Amino acid sequence: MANTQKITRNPDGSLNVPDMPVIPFIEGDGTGPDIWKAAKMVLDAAVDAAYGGSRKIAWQEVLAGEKAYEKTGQWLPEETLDTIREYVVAIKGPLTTPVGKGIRSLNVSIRQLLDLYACVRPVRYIDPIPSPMKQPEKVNMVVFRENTEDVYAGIEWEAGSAEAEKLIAFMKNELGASVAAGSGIGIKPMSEINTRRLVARAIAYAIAKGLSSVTLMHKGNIMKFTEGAFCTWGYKAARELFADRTITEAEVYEKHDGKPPGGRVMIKDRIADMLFQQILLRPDEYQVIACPNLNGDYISDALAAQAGGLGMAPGANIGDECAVFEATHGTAPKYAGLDKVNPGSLILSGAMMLEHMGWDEAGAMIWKALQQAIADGEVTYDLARQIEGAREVKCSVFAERVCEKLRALGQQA
Ligand SMILES: NC(=O)C1=CN([C@@H]2O[C@H](COP(=O)(O)OP(=O)(O)OC[C@H]3O[C@@H](n4cnc5c(N)ncnc54)[C@H](OP(=O)(O)O)[C@@H]3O)[C@@H](O)[C@H]2O)C=CC1
Ligand SMILES: O=C(O)CCC(=O)C(=O)O
Ligand SMILES: [Mg+2]
Repeated sequence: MANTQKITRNPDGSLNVPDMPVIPFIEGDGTGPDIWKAAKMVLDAAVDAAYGGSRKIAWQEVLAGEKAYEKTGQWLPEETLDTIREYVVAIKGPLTTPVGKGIRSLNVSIRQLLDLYACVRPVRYIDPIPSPMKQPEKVNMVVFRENTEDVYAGIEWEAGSAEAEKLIAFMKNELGASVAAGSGIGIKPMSEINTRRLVARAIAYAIAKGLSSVTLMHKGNIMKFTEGAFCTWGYKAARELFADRTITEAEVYEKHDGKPPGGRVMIKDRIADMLFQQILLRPDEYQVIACPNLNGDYISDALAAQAGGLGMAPGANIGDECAVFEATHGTAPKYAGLDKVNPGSLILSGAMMLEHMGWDEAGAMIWKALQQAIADGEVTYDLARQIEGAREVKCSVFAERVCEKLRALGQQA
């Protein structure tokens, strides 16, 4: 396409976005091709509706996963990572990770190799999506999940391997720690530097959006020097980096009768298992949740269930150099190639991408058009099985309905 250009970054982290930016995409495995096709159609329609042809995305495919392996013999070619670095913003479908054997997660590798340290997953109820909650409109949270370390570092040894046996002996002989013979061993590294930048991003987001609290989610009573340290380092980051914009929950109750003084973000912490029940019982007490990698993986799917399911759960992986947008869910392999699953999560991840680029009008139109299309009652199987009287349509047909809404919104604008 003529006049296509690269998105570039300014030293302060802001982006220069041309009218025809090149954006790399990874189609994904399993249901990835179906939802990517649908999402691309909707993203193009949204940009067209919002900017009437003066802006357009030039999509550039990059390979990862099964398609990459078939074509290049590599699961994650270096060229893919280089292209994402070069073009600054990218979007991807889900990639398969085998359980208990085989290759390590390519999704996790992409995050680690590009240092996309914040996994940002907003969970917002869209009326009239069905929900198991009595008051789903109270669910409005953003998860900031540390994306580069914790047990996802991938440092582990199989039970019975020479390395595992060596470690078990070392722990017993040198550290006095007893581990059952024949155990598999995994390491859970967590650092102040990575906690600090994640929590800083979560707090900056809460301040920018005028939100009242950031909750540090951890299991620090049991894992004192990893999850417990996450909590300690999180409070420290708030104190050192945002002294005049934050206040701890303890201070709010000691000095301010339970009400944070104007404009301050309250920093609190909750132990992970307890937080899972609180997001069900009193979701409106939580706005931003900052957490280590594994907690974030678990709670993002649980929250998605509260607000329409995995078919409606978008996300972003953000670093200082570049960002890769992707749905919270995986490849849903039993539906691969059936043109069946809900493309909503990837479509909304695309809306987040447009907002990240400063194309807010197009992003906002997508949220609205999606809501309108769902309200019309022609929806994919996951929503159809919950909405009384709804009619099930294919993934591609649902996307076409969203495009129709976008075209109508474009004409009104
Ligand atoms: N970022 C990534 O690329 C991720 C990759 N994965 C990988 O995906 C593979 C499968 O993982 P799995 O644990 O089964 O989880 P998935 O998220 O792929 O799917 C689990 C279930 O969630 C529902 N679901 C998921 N996506 C949608 C959608 N778009 N629309 C409607 N419903 C949806 C379906 O529920 P139902 O059966 O009720 O219809 C599906 O069977 C694994 O290899 C895993 O490692 C997992 C998560 C993230
Ligand atoms: O990489 C994977 O296969 C799974 C990752 C995952 O579940 C997630 O990031 O939410
Ligand atoms: Mg997950």
